[in-house]
Amino acid sequence: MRAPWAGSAQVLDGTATAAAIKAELAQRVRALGERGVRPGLGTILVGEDPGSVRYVAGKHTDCTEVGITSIREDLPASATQAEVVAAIDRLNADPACTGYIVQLPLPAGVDASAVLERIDPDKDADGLHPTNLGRLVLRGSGPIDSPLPCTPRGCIELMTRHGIDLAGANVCVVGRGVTVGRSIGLLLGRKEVNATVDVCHTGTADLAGHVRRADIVISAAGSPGIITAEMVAPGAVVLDVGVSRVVDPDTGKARIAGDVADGVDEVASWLSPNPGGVGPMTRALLLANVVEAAERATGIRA
Ligand SMILES: Nc1nc2c(c(=O)[nH]1)N[C@@H](CN(C=O)c1ccc(C(=O)N[C@@H](CCC(=O)O)C(=O)O)cc1)CN2
Repeated sequence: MRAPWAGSAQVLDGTATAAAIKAELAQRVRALGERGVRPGLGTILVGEDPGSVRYVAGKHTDCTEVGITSIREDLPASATQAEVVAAIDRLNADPACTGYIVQLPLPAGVDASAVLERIDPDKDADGLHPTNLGRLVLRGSGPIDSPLPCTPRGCIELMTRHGIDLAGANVCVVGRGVTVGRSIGLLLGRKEVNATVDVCHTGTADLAGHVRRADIVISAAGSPGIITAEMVAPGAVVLDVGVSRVVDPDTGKARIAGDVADGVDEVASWLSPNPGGVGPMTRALLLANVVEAAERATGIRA
């Protein structure tokens, strides 16, 4: 496949990898159906942020593709904390909804931590409930019988399915947001993965120095072009997770900008495009969490 950039880095193709995962999941959904079980994914979307609207729409399209029921709770941007909590309580009580997510970010004025804590941990399709994050902290090796955060899981699957060995690798994560930076180190540092992780953020004194020492750079800062070619060690693997909306000065149109600057493709060995890299993987691993929860509830999965 030809890379969408001019350099020599190979493409970590999230679109194709996510399609392969969805095909595997569709088979498992059929097996659940033979036992009379149909998984159902719910989404709670508050407001009309165009990015969030598109991501949620994509999640429902994915559900249709793999045979999962999808349930929507769309609330206006003016929704109060009590209205968001009421939507959560409805999905907690709905037997057709076996897992659900609250699309982040929430509008200012809604307390995201309180909202995430209200989710029934057994229906937490994002793996962001404190009980499930706590299990990840407690269980540093061996199987985990609870959902894992989707984007961190997607990053790891994207690399391993392209044959990248993580054992012993020095990984530099840039960003400390709730969906990626704060939990990805917990997954990468598990005994089965065995990577060593450095988490950088806006308070890091020498970001370039940290990035330069890394075999793998995972940037989820949401800061366009923060990772430059000069910072990246030759041959490093680079995952561009950050998403910012910018107006292209040439076309005047809004477009997605990642964290990775032009030219990184000249030094990296592997690079994830953005879009087309980690985004589709996040969606595929969300479906995996839903299917696995249904398998656990049915006794198919230990
Ligand atoms: N509850 C959650 N909220 C958010 C999460 C999350 O994991 N759980 N992560 C991000 C957004 N996100 C998931 O919801 C997400 C981001 C990107 C994509 C995606 O498929 N992107 C496409 C481009 C799509 C487009 O912009 O048209 C790509 O990269 O190719 C899916 C999901 C914040 N919120």
